[in-house]
Amino acid sequence: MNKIIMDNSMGQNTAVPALAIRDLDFWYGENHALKSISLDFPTRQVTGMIGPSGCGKSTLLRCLNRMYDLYPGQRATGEVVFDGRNILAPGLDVNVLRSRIGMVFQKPTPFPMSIYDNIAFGVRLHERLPRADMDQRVESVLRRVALWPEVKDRLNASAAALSGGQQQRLCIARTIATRPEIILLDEPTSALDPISTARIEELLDELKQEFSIAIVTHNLQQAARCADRVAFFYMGELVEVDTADRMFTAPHAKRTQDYITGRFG
Ligand SMILES: Nc1ncnc2c1ncn2[C@@H]1O[C@H](COP(=O)(O)OP(=O)(O)OP(=O)(O)O)[C@@H](O)[C@H]1O
Repeated sequence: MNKIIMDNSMGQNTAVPALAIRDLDFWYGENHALKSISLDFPTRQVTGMIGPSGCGKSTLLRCLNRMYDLYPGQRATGEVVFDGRNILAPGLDVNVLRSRIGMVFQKPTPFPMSIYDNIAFGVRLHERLPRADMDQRVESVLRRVALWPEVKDRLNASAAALSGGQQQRLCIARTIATRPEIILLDEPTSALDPISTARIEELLDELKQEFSIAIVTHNLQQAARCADRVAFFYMGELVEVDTADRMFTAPHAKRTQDYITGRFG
């Protein structure tokens, strides 16, 4: 359990965070997409990120596991401190980083392989497990995402044959199989029906016992239901961050108020 050292009126929870962003700026070529962002992601809490389209939410997530590295012309300055290191600094092994900070995308993206191999593939990149231990890992993460009863008799079948909601739970299982500390989710339910969405939300509630979670969502009710803290972004800036309760009942900034009451967005 983390010790809360202090808490300020803007809701910046200052328990030792799982990840701390300091003065982060990001550019797509000339486009200055993130402007001086400082934000903590508390350990074993869900941090929701909201804001109108184009405000920089997905860009922020892409910074947190160095996804932008793959694209020339994209660059970040500032610090993202994880486990005592600035992960934006050169020389970091991004493959190890991505196993410790996992990402789940908007559209379920299972690999074109079996259900079993979808999970085993990432584990094999980082660990050499005997078959029995791998079987055990696959089963435990599938149980964790409540998919085991639905797939236990067809682990060798293609993951493409699963429903969208099942595929997304498989993607979450794949992410937690490498035992990350942090899970990033970019609108993970926007392609799902309400029942699948509810199951993912329940799952997040369960997973936060073990993992620190950051979720981008356009669904304000989802942010209110799932997040402990919510950060509101507007045109590349972090406008405010607060507990979900305060954010949706008494936001500080007029722009936040306008957004959550549907005056723009
Ligand atoms: N590959 C790219 N090249 C150039 N500009 C980009 C690229 N991706 C995003 N941008 C720009 O960066 C800004 C932030 O985009 P981003 O996708 O992070 O916003 P968002 O808040 O996640 O939006 P949405 O809610 O619509 O997904 C926008 O101005 C967008 O046009």
